[in-house]
Amino acid sequence: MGLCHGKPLPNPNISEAEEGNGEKEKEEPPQMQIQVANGENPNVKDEEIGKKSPFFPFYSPSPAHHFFSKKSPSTHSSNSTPRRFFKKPFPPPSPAKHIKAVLARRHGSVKPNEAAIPEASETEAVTGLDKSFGFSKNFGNKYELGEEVGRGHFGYTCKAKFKKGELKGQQVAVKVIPKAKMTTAIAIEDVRREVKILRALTGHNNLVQFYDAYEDHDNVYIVMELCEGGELLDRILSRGGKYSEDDAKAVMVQILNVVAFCHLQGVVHRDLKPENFLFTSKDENSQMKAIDFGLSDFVKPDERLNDIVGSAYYVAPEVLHRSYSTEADVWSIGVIAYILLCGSRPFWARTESGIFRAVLKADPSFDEAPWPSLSTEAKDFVKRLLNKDPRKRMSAAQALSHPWIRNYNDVIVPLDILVFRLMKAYMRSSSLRKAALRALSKTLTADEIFYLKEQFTLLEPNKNGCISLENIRMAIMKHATDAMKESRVPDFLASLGPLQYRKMDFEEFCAAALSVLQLEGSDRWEQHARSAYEIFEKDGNRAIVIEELASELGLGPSVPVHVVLHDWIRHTDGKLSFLGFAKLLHGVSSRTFAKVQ
Ligand SMILES: Nc1ncnc2c1ncn2[C@@H]1O[C@H](COP(=O)(O)OP(=O)(O)OP(=O)(O)O)[C@@H](O)[C@H]1O
Ligand SMILES: [Ca+2]
Ligand SMILES: [Ca+2]
Repeated sequence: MGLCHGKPLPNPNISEAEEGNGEKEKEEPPQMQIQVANGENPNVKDEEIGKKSPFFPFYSPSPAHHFFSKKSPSTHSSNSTPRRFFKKPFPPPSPAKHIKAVLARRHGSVKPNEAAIPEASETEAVTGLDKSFGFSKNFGNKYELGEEVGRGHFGYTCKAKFKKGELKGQQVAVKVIPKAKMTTAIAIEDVRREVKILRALTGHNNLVQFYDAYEDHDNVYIVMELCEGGELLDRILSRGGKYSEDDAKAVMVQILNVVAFCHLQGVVHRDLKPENFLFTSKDENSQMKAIDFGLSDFVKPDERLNDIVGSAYYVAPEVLHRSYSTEADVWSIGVIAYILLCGSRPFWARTESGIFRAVLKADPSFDEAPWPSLSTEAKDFVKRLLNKDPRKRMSAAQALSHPWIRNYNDVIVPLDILVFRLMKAYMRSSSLRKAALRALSKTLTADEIFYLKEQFTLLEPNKNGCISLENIRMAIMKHATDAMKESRVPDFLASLGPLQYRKMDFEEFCAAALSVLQLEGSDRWEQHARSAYEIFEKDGNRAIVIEELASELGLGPSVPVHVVLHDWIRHTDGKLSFLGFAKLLHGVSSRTFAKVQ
């Protein structure tokens, strides 16, 4: 591999000089050989790209352990998570730390050695912040705090017991977030949102049960179910890294279930990593629960978020480009899936910006052991989660419909918000594009149809096998929580307005809810498009003059249509050429052409 020259990153605002996360980064050589796609220089420095290590390569200790050895802001012992302090031969700490920009934004400037917890004197200087949350004030009356069970950048979690009443003696977990650490308005807002999201989403089987939130002068207390089985991370470590495919499926199904649910509610977690999934008991087959919605946010179905949030190893490329939505979580799940199946991280470097470069440019290896011995479906599954283009990446609900996982025990495919986004684009398309999509939908494979069938069934079609806007409204309401109000999911239905006056059968639904971009990302795209064009030729293609095509496409007068659409039409008979057909499938607008010119 040739020498790479570190180009500035697109956005993260972090220079090499700032790197280090407070530690001398002297890890063992990284274990992932970063592959170079198409012979391209991945822009990752040579010294950051390692050779194979004989050691188990995945290690991620407590995210902020280095400052727990300092004076703790709490009265609890500072070394409460000793299980992660592994001796050699494991590399020294290489945790899934939060991206430094996150910490800087939330806590003001961050010194290299102190990621998040400022000294008390520092915080007292911060005035004018309203740190009242409106939570109940009687935490101390109701609960008795016990031993600490875990820690993160933002809080520490303790066992606690109900002091009295019917539930006397029953154990819970309490995440204590010191107000002293909330040194910016953003940090306060994050805690407010963490509680709001937990309150709204609680009830899902794979999401930690939330009980209540309290506050006093010093702390916010988030009371929730106690998960006694430890973190997924620890189970990965104790197994020496690798999971069998079936064991990985058991984990993946639970992660995808809860994440698909969050996405339908319009919540993006933004910090999915093995540290943030807990087992309810020590049992091998214990249920897993998502925790830590501290970086989560509401996102409207059409909205893009732009703040760089998450933990470096798990962050999606589009997050670094500052334009993302729920697909970013699916990328993180892809990273987890990759780790489960092979024991190594797909994107590795010694420095934060090195990791970012790998995420943006490098293709993870699927050539080295154990990948050649894993099933084709498993590899396809992971690759589709780790597609760098979020529009081509599977959604969480689609991942649950993937052949690798869909027959595993009792997988239930949940309603997918993506279907409504695609339907909206379809409803706004010209009749010619609808015909093209219909032709394409006839070329779908049984696997692709499987997902669409599941989605259609969830919309509960009427006796004639048709759906209307009312069916969609009912299906969404059936799964609605308070989070949907915040993310405006019901408002989005208005964009499907035309369905108020007509119904849609399964055939049309397939045309409306298929994703051209996802199909384009598959190996079989050329084949799909060619056979779709043949179908379109028989039933849909017609002679069309350029002006009419331009108006069908909704192109404005500023577009020189004779120039840009010249090759779209076959000159022998005035019908759409293959190129025109393929372009039309993508959907175009005056803006597309404005960009081209
Ligand atoms: N309900 C629970 N039951 C048992 N342990 C828990 C529970 N919730 C959290 N923990 C433990 O406490 C740790 C810290 O919790 P959490 O991840 O919510 O804190 P945080 O400060 O937001 O962390 P981070 O640095 O990842 O943002 C977890 O990794 C876990 O080990
Ligand atoms: Ca956490
Ligand atoms: Ca957190």
